[in-house]
Amino acid sequence: MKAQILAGPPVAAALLADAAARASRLPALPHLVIVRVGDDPASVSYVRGKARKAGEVGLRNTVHALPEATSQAELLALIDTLNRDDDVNGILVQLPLPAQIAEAAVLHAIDPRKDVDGFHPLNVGELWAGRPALTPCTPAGIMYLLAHHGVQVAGARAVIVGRSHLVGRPLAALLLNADATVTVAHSRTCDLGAVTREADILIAAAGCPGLITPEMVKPGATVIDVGINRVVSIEGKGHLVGDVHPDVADVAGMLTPVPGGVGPMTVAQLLANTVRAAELQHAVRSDVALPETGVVGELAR
Ligand SMILES: Nc1nc(=O)c2c([nH]1)NC[C@@H]1CN(c3ccc(C(=O)N[C@@H](CCC(=O)O)C(=O)O)cc3)C=[N+]21
Repeated sequence: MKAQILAGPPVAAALLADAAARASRLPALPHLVIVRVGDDPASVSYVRGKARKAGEVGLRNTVHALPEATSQAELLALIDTLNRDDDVNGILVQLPLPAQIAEAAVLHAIDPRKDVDGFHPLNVGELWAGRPALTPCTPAGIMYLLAHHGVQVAGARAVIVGRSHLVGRPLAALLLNADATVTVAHSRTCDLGAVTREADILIAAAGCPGLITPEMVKPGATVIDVGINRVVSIEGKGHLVGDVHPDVADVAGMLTPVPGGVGPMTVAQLLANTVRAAELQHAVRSDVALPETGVVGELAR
């Protein structure tokens, strides 16, 4: 039996439709600001994709493209301006940053109520405390995809391969909050296959092409491929491959493709987070109580 392929775009469209409907009920259209430093081709292409999608669903968006040589002080000054601007609802600083800028300093500087990446330590802490406000886009998009396809998370054994702060760690928290039994494996894990074979839900987020092979997968498991690896074929053509070997489709029950799986969910969730951030900010200004928002909703009171 071949795995059911879970295509991202139709599910992303459902998430975007919901976000657009919520945006239309706000007093002003949500405004996302994306900051990119330098000209890394992958970053340029991702940022272009995010801005295009924002425009398609009718959100306001602004891209600040700063030169490679931008100093940390200059970037922090821009973030400070954006934090103070009531017309800005969401701020995303595209990663990775050039070596002269400390990522942690930047992530600490973004107003947690505008932190649509969910990377500020306050949002990270709230997530791990089980009171999520703004949650990282790729993990939240994966949770939406699982729910959309009726994948049972509560009680399931989930194994995540990869422990990055973009994906592995926050996804572990979200799955735990949804009552899964969670294991986080990584490059130092002994007998990785024995660990992954236990998984009802297996998430590959290691950045290692073809890492997950069929014998590492429990028959019928749901396999989520977060890998975005650019490889060049013998003919010299560049293309994207995931962390999951194609033959896993013969063993898994459900499988996300690369491209066209998790990537589009990430972008959709970023825009949903922007609407969420705008809702939080308007609720604080008009003193409307919003449930399930944790400390972030109360910061400005
Ligand atoms: N502050 C920050 N937040 C991020 O969320 C963030 C980041 N920095 N830095 C880089 C990673 C990577 N990332 C992707 C988003 C969409 C696709 C995506 O749409 N992928 C398409 C294909 C795109 C292509 O062809 O290149 C797909 O999988 O179908 C991929 C990767 C967000 N990231």
